[in-house]
Amino acid sequence: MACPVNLLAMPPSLRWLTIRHSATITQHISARHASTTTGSSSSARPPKPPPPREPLSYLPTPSNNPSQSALPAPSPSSSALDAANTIFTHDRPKLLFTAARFLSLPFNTRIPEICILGRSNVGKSTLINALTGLGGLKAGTAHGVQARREGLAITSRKAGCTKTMNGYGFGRVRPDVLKAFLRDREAENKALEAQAGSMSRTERRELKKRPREAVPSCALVVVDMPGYGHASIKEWGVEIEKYLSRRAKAAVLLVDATVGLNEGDRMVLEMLKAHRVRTLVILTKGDKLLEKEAVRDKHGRGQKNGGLSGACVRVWAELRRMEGRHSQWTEGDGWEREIWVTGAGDRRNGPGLGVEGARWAICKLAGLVEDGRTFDAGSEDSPAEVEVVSFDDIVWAPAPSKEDNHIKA
Ligand SMILES: Nc1nc2c(ncn2[C@@H]2O[C@H](COP(=O)(O)OP(=O)(O)OP(=O)(O)O)[C@@H](O)[C@H]2O)c(=O)[nH]1
Ligand SMILES: [Mg+2]
Repeated sequence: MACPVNLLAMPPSLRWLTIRHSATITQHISARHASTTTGSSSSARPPKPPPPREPLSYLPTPSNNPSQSALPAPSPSSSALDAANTIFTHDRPKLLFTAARFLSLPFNTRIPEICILGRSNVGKSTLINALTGLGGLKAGTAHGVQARREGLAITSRKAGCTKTMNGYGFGRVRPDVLKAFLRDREAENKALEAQAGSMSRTERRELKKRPREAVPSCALVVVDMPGYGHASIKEWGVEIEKYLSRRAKAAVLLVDATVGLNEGDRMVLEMLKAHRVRTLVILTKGDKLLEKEAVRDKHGRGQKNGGLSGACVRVWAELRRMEGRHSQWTEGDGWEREIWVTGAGDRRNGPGLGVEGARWAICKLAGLVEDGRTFDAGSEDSPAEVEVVSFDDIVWAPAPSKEDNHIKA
């Protein structure tokens, strides 16, 4: 069985996680492989592989560990995963807005908003569809009614498919959020009425036309961004830069697991750092990488570039290099050290590899779920073989508070 990390370099208490992940991945790939190799006769179609419920994420080893590899992180509890699943899949998701310009974005001061960034074709829209449980590969050709059957966001094999900032609403609005909004709205209306008494008719008409924030109708807003192409932020859009500098509090950067970070990603990371946007990295197309690795394994060629673990190590190295010495956008505080892996582009794999984990990670970034996981650094009877620092010390920073997730002033 191929193992993503060196087992001996891990505390015994965490080894089972590696074995569990490897087993899931191997089972997943062999089922997938069977379906592609035996698929020539339509009557002998193999049974669908079981949906890979297992979340897939990695944490860096402590920085004083010379091997600098990645540890598979423990899974959130099934109740935590269910809470995130409910937000994304229980109610029908809504297309809230489509905006080509920053100024046409609707106000949002109440609902946590997460934007999904990444180069063209990395799989932003595909992941959004997979998060909703509406299918990954074949997505919608239109928003709205058709979206129910075909997928929510529009995707394409051709780069440059999404050209506007598209906001989707997930889950039910929290009653306390709604109550506070309505209370404030009432107070605001009263103040406006008092003000209107001393205004001319034209001024009153203008006041009525002024755009106002809509009554909150969901628990989470996810914004699908246009992808950036050939290295130029200018090409990518002044409007998106405005979004990041003036509105974004938290972002998910999607990175193709088979390619890694490119020049465009680095430029975007610089912007996220400059505007102190909390950043989570999710690797997409993990299924492709695992499939390639499975083929290499079959021919006895071993892993190339460290597989998924290697892909994570390279992202951490880049983030640490970028963070620099005096940055306020730091490991665990500006960017999340845990990297999640997804493979959402193929419907034959049920809901997609690691999608449940991605749901949870996004909800956690939005402050909607708590991180109740703990790490066991080994006991006196079974001491960790490579004791570098306590695992308690490498736990990430606490989830942002609810207040942090309102938009920037
Ligand atoms: N195998 C695999 N294919 C994927 C995955 N994610 C996306 N794809 C494929 O990659 C292509 C591009 O996906 P999109 O979701 O349209 O990419 P995007 O990032 O939204 O692209 P733009 O809108 O152009 O910025 C589609 O053909 C998807 O089926 C994945 O996780 N695994
Ligand atoms: Mg897209």
